[in-house]
Amino acid sequence: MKDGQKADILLREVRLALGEQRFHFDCSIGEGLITAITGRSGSGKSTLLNLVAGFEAPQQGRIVIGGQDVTELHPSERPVSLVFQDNNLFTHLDLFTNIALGISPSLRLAKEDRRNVSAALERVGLGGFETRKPGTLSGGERQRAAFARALVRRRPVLLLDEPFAALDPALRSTMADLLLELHRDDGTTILMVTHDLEEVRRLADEVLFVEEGRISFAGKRDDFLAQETSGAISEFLRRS
Ligand SMILES: Nc1ncnc2c1ncn2[C@@H]1O[C@H](COP(=O)(O)OP(=O)(O)OP(=O)(O)O)[C@@H](O)[C@H]1O
Repeated sequence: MKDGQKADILLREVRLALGEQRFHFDCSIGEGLITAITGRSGSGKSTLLNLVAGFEAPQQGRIVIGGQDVTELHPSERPVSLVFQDNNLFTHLDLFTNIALGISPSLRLAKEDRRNVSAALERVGLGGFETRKPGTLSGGERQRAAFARALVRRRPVLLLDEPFAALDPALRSTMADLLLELHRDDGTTILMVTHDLEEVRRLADEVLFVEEGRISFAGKRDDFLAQETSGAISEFLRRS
């Protein structure tokens, strides 16, 4: 992305070491776009996402979201919501409660909040599932519920870490459609870790390719897919 273009998420000279691994991220992530973070296993994709989410703290550099420096903010104070591969639903709580926790951790809910929970379930195709427990749902339904919980938070940035990795290919494709639909409706900035090239093709506007703790490509999806001559990226494209 060019200088001066409005960027929703900025990582400015962010440096971090975890064990032997060193990371250096300097990038801007466009507002209202779907950006895929991709690369080989162990390259640092989740670490990049975790820095934005606030689960990892940089040793140097700044992280700015929507013009606000969030580097020192706790994850819960950042303008982001998250969906992970294992969806993190509480198994002993019904779906209504699981999703309501996205609005209020103490479950102090106004009438409107209650309506919003049911509306979010409706939007992801789980209308009427309020009293079901996660254990009674299929994998795809659980992941839909995790999306509903992210939706009720109404944060401008949605962070996804391999959200469909545990699903079978048909379900992956359905969930990808759902994500595109939600994105079209809300225009949320989406940052998504995936090692699945098909997901990059279908979902991403922009791509960040991570290699040994650094971003070696940042740009448009089609430009990324055309990188047939560059070593690590072309190998990644061939293998995927
Ligand atoms: N807390 C930690 N302590 C030591 N090393 C770590 C820690 N967290 C991550 N690493 C290492 O940093 C590297 C990058 O990890 P990360 O999880 O970001 O990679 P990834 O690209 O998301 O991988 P995958 O696709 O396999 O999930 C890995 O080699 C990992 O072992």
